[in-house]
Amino acid sequence: AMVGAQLPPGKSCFCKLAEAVDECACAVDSVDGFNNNKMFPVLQALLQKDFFRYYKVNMERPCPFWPDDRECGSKECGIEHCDDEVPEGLRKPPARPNGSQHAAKEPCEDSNNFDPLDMTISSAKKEKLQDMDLHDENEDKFCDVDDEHSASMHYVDLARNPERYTGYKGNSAQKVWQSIYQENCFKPDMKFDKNFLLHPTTTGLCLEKRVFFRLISALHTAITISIAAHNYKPAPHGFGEGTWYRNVDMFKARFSPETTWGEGPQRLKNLYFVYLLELRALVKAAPYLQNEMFYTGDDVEDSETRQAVERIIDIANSFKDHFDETMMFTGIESHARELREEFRQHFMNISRIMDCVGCDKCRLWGKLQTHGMGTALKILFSDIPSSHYRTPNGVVQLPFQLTRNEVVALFQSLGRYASSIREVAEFRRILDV
Ligand SMILES: Cc1cc2nc3c(=O)[nH]c(=O)nc-3n(C[C@H](O)[C@H](O)[C@H](O)COP(=O)(O)OP(=O)(O)OC[C@H]3O[C@@H](n4cnc5c(N)ncnc54)[C@H](O)[C@@H]3O)c2cc1C
Repeated sequence: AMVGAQLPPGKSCFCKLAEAVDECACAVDSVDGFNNNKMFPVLQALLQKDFFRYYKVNMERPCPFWPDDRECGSKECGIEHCDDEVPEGLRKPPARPNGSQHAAKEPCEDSNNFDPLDMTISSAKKEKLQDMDLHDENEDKFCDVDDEHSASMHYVDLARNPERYTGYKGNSAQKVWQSIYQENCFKPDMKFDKNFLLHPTTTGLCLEKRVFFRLISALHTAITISIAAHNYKPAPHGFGEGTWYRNVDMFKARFSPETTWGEGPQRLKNLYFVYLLELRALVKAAPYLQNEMFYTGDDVEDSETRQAVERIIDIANSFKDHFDETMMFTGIESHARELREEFRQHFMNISRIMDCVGCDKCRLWGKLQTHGMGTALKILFSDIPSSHYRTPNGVVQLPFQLTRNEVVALFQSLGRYASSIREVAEFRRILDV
């Protein structure tokens, strides 16, 4: 449906999504007000805290689906040659070479040498981080991630590596998006017709399949918005520094109905959908999070973090029209279980596809966002009773455990969606004038 038609004359931005989010009991503009005025500012401040800014990730996992063609892992353009920050930088912060080593190399078309992945963390901080992560180990239900204690996992400071334009595009990016969307092809449900012949049917699969599609499309939307909001123009003739700017034309081209066969507004709506899904996961995990120490070893910092999390939970609770996960995986028990399992397997594959992303920074955020979404799905749909209970000494326990990394991924990915919704408002403001 075209949304522009319902707007007052002169206010015809396609990004005014004055409609329900679908599958949810609320309108887009109520999410806008809630997020932009309440949630986003507090969440953004929280994500700067030590507990939340360091994410542990294995950036070296090979792509399990096709021969690795990541530019910055290839011979001509390996991390050591093309990207001036390497994972070893965790142990000894790499010096930024001033060109000589690079000038001799073929420039890497899609690499981000103007904005490389920054893996530096001070050694004091690193020891502290290991301390922070010593607690619970736990298997990830919806994501294929390494054991947090494995040697190939390294900390990345997310605050130093904002998601933005990297120049990653072309075949590799296309192939990754294509395989991600192919994961949406659930096997069709089969039913008997009156002659006892089996036929595929989509009944029963529809909602779950739609939700799955909306999740990946939302990820795509959020990434595109980050790229448009933080776009890069190289300096003329390649001399000197380029400039970062807001690319309104790109936003328009990627989301207006005219240039997307009418799909753009729905793609924007998917962003609101995933935001609501993760918000609901946060509310569901609240009793668990309220028991977390958010330990970093710094008492003042930790207590500030706990207070900020508490505020975020209050804000999330103040939102009335939460996503209702109980409408999913319903129906005959065995069938619902099978469907949930299929959903989980497909989502697991999406998390694996992230290892095929050919640009470090894109891969980092892709992995983090799928991990965050996977954590939300785990909270919402793990095969566990949904109620929490109190132990005799009054401690609230949920029947699930989250690792620090999962908590970080959940909040950081919610942060990405919150920030994208905030950016939509900014683009909308500019496009309206
Ligand atoms: C996981 C991942 C992370 C990335 N991170 C970054 C990054 O941080 N910085 C960066 O500069 N680049 C990043 N990229 C690359 C970026 O997403 C684009 O692929 C690139 O900008 C080229 O864009 P494009 O115009 O070819 O269209 P693409 O964005 O590649 O889209 C390809 C096709 O998918 C369909 N499509 C687009 N959006 C949606 C949607 N929301 N829902 C459903 N279908 C859609 C359209 O048919 C479109 O033509 C990333 C890519 C991947 C796969």
